[in-house]
Amino acid sequence: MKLLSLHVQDFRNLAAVELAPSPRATVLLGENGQGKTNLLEAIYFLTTLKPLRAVRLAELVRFGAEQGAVAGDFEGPGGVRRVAVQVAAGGRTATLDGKALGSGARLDDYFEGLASVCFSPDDLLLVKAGPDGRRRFLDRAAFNRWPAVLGEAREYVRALRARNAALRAGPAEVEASFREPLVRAGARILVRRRDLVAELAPRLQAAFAEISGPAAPEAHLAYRAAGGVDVEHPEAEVAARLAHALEARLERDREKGFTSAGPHMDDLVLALGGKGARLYGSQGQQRALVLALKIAEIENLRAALGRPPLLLLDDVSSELDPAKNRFLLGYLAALPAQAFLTSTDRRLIEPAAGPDTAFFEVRSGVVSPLVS
Ligand SMILES: Nc1ncnc2c1ncn2[C@@H]1O[C@H](COP(=O)(O)OP(=O)(O)OP(=O)(O)O)[C@@H](O)[C@H]1O
Repeated sequence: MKLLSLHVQDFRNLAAVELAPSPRATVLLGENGQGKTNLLEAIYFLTTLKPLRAVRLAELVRFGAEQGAVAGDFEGPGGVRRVAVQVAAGGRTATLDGKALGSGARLDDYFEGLASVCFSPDDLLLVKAGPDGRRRFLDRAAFNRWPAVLGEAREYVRALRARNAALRAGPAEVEASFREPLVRAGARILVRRRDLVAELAPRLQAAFAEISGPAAPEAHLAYRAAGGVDVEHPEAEVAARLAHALEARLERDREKGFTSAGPHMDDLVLALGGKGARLYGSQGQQRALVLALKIAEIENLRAALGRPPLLLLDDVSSELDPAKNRFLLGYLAALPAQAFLTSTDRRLIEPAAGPDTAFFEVRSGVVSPLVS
């Protein structure tokens, strides 16, 4: 699926942008704070219906405007489709070829071929920082792999909120009645994440070895479920084990007023040579692991979808050491993907540029083509 044209209105500081991207690399250059990331965020929002940064939807609307909008024409095997999303304080509405999702257009059709992977400097902390970021990575990657995860995750969050409220206030029967939907939705997510980790682990190992050389320790990826829930079973058994963990923690959870087992408490374990990379990896190794994890996701989607996802790289080159930057840009140059890259410094991106690279300047929310 190729993005042929992008239309952005009143999204962050972008008042009105019309852009015809390259089928390969589109480079957005500009000083700090001009709107480069906002443009990536617009594309990410359009293709995933989720904000890139954890924000309230109202923050996406340009100051002083009532609503923002992003639309794109995508060319795929079935022809050109227009996907569009409008956002206002009250929420977002998405359309496919003018038909609203839910009434006229199906979610699956909207996301058909729309996977996009973003890589930003924040991701470089994925190994080092707390489990929230790793869960977010897993959820976004699982959604890219299986778009139905969007609805499944919502169902889980709803069930979790309801059970937490019941833990705090309700009598025992009320809590029990909320536990069953939580277990069902939770087991679904556990199985999705388990399957995803199984797909990513060998790809991560291979990419890390390529980045770090033959002398480097072996990289491992594993899923760690809170409460010791063993996820290596069929879904019904995983659900039974999650239910058991919740039962065992009921008294404690009631005292604390929240559910202490389930996918919202789990973590992704990254190890090097059998030792936790978070505690024992050097800064360089941790960054190489993150790079390998992103490449693993891209390669996995490429294998599953039959083509690479849309890539959004937000100023990553300035944060990587020269060797890793060379590796990343070499990888990108060889990948038949459509990519958007931002930078304050054209020279950092130049090694990835080919004859069909399009350069744009972003200044105060205005995007203009640059003659190369
Ligand atoms: N809702 C909004 N309405 C208008 N402007 C906004 C809104 N949200 C953020 N901005 C502005 O967008 C600008 C930041 O844009 P962005 O994050 O895209 O910068 P950037 O070009 O990627 O810079 P850097 O190179 O520093 O990452 C800031 O000036 C901020 O005030």
